[in-house]
Amino acid sequence: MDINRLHVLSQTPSLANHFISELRDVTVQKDSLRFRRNLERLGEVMAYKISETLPYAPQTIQTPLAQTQQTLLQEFPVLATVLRAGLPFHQGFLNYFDHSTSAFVGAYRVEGGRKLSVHLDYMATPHLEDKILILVDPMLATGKSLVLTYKDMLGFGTPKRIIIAAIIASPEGVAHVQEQIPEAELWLGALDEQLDHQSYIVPGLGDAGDLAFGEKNSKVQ
Ligand SMILES: O=P(O)(O)OC[C@H]1O[C@H](OP(=O)(O)OP(=O)(O)O)[C@H](O)[C@@H]1O
Ligand SMILES: O=c1cc[nH]c(=O)[nH]1
Ligand SMILES: [Mg+2]
Repeated sequence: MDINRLHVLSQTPSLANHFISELRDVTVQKDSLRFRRNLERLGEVMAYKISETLPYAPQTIQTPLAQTQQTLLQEFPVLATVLRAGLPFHQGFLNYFDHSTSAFVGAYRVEGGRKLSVHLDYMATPHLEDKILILVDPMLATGKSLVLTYKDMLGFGTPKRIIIAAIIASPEGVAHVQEQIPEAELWLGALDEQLDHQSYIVPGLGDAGDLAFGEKNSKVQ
């Protein structure tokens, strides 16, 4: 993949690093309201950074006093996210891309250590043909959730541009996405060291879905 397709926010010192540090910090992350709000704040920061790369065109605006030319987004991207942990991050994107439509996907990782599999069981999406698609999920671990999600979404049309936004990624996950979706542009908060034997990102932050919404119980049979 072209290096210009990989952007890592933490490589440029900014407030984003504070939000990421709070997500990681084992004491601060116990405050689930703050955890969700930090996911959302990073969604807002990333939406703004990505907005600088989208196409704009001049438009005439009528103020109460006169007409003025403004340079405005030509089109709003479709925002897609993976449940559950994606929800607060997605909200941050939607706060800024307020005219966007949204897609939601239900996907979950099934225990299997380094060979885990991902099950996808719900999808609601607008048409994607010729759209700019931003796929947002805070964690890019093995990359299987995002790759499976994107491949399934192609059944609803082929986007003209695909941007993947994640807050914390592993090198293995990035490599999997680059191999399976070479056309994707990747925006990351931080690129971490590795995956552990259960395919959690190290140093990472733990389980983003559980920290945001509480621990999952196994299904009652
Ligand atoms: O790159 P991968 O190895 O596929 O892992 C990443 C996935 O893990 C998390 O979801 P999880 O399956 O924990 O579900 P949850 O959000 O409901 O907790 C996260 O939100 C991603 O969707
Ligand atoms: O480290 C990880 C990997 C997948 N999902 C998470 O929430 N955390
Ligand atoms: Mg989880």
